[in-house]
Amino acid sequence: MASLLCRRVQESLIFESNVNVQSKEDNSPVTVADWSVQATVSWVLSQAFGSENVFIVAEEDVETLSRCDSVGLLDAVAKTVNDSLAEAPSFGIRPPAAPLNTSEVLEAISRCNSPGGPTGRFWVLDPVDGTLGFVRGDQYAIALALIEDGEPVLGVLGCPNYPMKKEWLSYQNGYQRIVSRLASPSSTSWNRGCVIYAKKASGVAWMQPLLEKEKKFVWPNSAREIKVSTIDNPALATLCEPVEKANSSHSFTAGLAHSVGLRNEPLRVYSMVKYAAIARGDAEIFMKFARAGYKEKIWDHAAGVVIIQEAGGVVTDAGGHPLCFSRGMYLEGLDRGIIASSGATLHEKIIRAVDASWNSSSL
Ligand SMILES: Nc1ncnc2c1ncn2[C@@H]1O[C@H](COP(=O)(O)OS(=O)(=O)O)[C@@H](OP(=O)(O)O)[C@H]1O
Ligand SMILES: [Mg+2]
Ligand SMILES: [Mg+2]
Ligand SMILES: [Mg+2]
Repeated sequence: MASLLCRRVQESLIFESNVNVQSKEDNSPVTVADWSVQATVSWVLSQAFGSENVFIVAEEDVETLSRCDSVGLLDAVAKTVNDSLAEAPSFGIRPPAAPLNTSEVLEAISRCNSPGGPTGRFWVLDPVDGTLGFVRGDQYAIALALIEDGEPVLGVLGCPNYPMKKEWLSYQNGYQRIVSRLASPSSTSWNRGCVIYAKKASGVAWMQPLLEKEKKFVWPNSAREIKVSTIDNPALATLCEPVEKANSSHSFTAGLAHSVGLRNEPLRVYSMVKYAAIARGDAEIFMKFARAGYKEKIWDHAAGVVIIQEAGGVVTDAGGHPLCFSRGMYLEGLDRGIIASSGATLHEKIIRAVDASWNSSSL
């Protein structure tokens, strides 16, 4: 539901330019889609489990939305949420008895105020991860994870623009070109978009295409198992990393890649689609080395970690330690950066290379 919601908002943003993009305090973008997905997921989880049993750590808050100059924005969010909830029966979910009013929408968003922590069960939601990619008509993801006693036990990534063929991930002109290709007669078999999910310790990760059949959504349908790549020779491996230099040092990873013997061009993709790409075998290594002082948030990683691990891959910090989801909204204690790989051989090579080049880096 969230994937289809985002797809509609992105289409109206790109083709009708009628979606308001706001800037948060850190200058990062936020849109109707971010708040609408957060409200919808929060509402559906509360209905399913009872609001007293649901604790959610999520990215967005209601400050900007509740400002008196945001009335139009809040109305747009409420409409987007209600349009999405109206589709709930197609997914086997009971819709609300009446459309949610704006205060119910605000309440659903602000209910996502769990501090997280080491005990009990909470959900972690990034309603739109890669909002920059989203507003640029490119890749983004909806990321939901369930954490139990500090460990991610379930991960779901909605990837509405993730093409079923790897080659499409590195397309140059973004969404416009994808859509024109979609409209061509030869493209009917080309599914755009999927939902990828895994349960901890199940040993499998799944990919479900996002399908619309005669306007009726088919769910569940043909989920298939995904596995990481079997490539363990660095010369054949592909590195996946953030698009924005501001989010991860491209020069540091380029030096590392060279020292390990990687030869392919890096695959730069917005959002946790990078985790999906490793889990699906479209790339072998993912690295993110943020600038010193930036603290990674748990919602940017939790869902992707379970999915990669169950697909057969490895995710650690640069010290080789598991990421820590039990100390609140940040990945506290993270050693330098995040490394995910399709297997232990590549992983160890990368970790050794980080150690060798770290002191001479300017990070
Ligand atoms: N300075 C800085 N350094 C590192 N990371 C940052 C920084 N600022 C923001 N963020 C977070 O990065 C999320 C997007 O990360 P990506 O890996 O998708 O980056 S990129 O868009 O491909 O460049 C992005 O997630 P969303 O806000 O959900 O889009 C942010 O949580
Ligand atoms: Mg994010
Ligand atoms: Mg986000
Ligand atoms: Mg954001």
